Amino acid sequence: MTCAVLIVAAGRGTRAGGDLPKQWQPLAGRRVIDWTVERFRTQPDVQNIMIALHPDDIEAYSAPEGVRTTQGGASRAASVRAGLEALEETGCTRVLIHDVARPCVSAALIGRVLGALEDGARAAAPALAVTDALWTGEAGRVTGTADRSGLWRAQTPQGFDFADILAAHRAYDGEAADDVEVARAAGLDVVIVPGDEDNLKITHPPDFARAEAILRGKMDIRIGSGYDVHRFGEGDHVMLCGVAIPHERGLQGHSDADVGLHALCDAIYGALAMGDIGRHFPPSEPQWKGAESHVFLRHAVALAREMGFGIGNIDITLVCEWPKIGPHAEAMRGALAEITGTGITRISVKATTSERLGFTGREEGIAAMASVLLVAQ
Ligand SMILES: Nc1ccn([C@@H]2O[C@H](COP(=O)(O)OP(=O)(O)OP(=O)(O)O)[C@@H](O)[C@H]2O)c(=O)n1
Ligand SMILES: C[C@](O)(CO)[C@H](O)COP(=O)(O)O
Repeated sequence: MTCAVLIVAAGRGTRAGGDLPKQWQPLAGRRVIDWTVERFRTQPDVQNIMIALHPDDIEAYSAPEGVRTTQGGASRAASVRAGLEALEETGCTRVLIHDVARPCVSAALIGRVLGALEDGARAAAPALAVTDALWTGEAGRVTGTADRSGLWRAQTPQGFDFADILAAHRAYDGEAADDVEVARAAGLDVVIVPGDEDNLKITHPPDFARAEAILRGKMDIRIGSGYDVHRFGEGDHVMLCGVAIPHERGLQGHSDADVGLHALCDAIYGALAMGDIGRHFPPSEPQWKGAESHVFLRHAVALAREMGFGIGNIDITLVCEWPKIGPHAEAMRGALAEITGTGITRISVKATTSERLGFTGREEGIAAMASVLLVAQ
């Protein structure tokens, strides 16, 4: 048994607003379509993914590996028909048909539909029983209460025996709310499996924020903290958060002793559970002598990217009596933004004295603390 997926994405999203059709609009760091496609690309039970696109969009879309596109039609049913025709040559025996506008679909829900097909159903679809009271209304006034028993809210993906649903679509004329309607018109029996409140269809403008909250809630996020100290010695400047600040003394260290960048590197390595700066750049190795610390930070950021994470935000606190940090904080934020490739509004650099207490109070050295949030991309 081989299972294909057909994602219908040829609509214009007129109700969703915005300058672009909803599938091309940004959502939690990607486009809506990217989330939806990724949900199925990571499904081990799926062999072919076909996307039905509007003719205006086909050239501009660069499909990820293993994903093919075809031209959709003027209605949802026409787009499904076109997609099924394009899939026929793959020889798939089952197909899941899904709206591009449902980017929050879970692996568990997909599994329930596939499970019903595996158990022998020739058609299965997710739905939620209607739980709110249902009214009729006119001119802003309630005119009655309707019976909600036996009513369901239909979702996708809807799963079918491939030959059955292709034949059903070929025999169907006109518009249909979904493929279950087409299947039933052909006499197919459709099994209902439990839907998921999170599997919303982006239809109106506020749905983007709801979908974003759902996706961000499901995201892998990592928090990391770092701490570093360097003592004062001979010199005429200190390097702090990538900025050279004139000072009557310098900071001592194997590298340029940028205590702020070192604390941030440790925060990133910590969030990744990948040790600390000393593990990646051992002080025993002469090649790092006098090294500029942005090299270390670029390495930490690249490692995070390789492991699938981007930076959500950075917060650094420097602890010293002198130099005063305030006049340099903006330059430091700028340097951190450049080195890490993070928007400056997500970067904070602040400072405190330790009220002349301890080694920072005695001006023997500078301490730095850093926190970072890494977000799976
Ligand atoms: N000619 C069409 C119309 C709709 N769809 C797809 O069918 C799904 C459900 O339709 P809907 O939410 O109504 O999307 P749109 O038609 O894009 O939205 P609107 O009705 O607001 O214009 C969407 O994934 C949409 O891209 C399609 O592939 N081809
Ligand atoms: C297929 C569907 O998602 C099931 O709920 C829905 O019918 C398609 O969207 P539309 O708003 O009805 O076009």
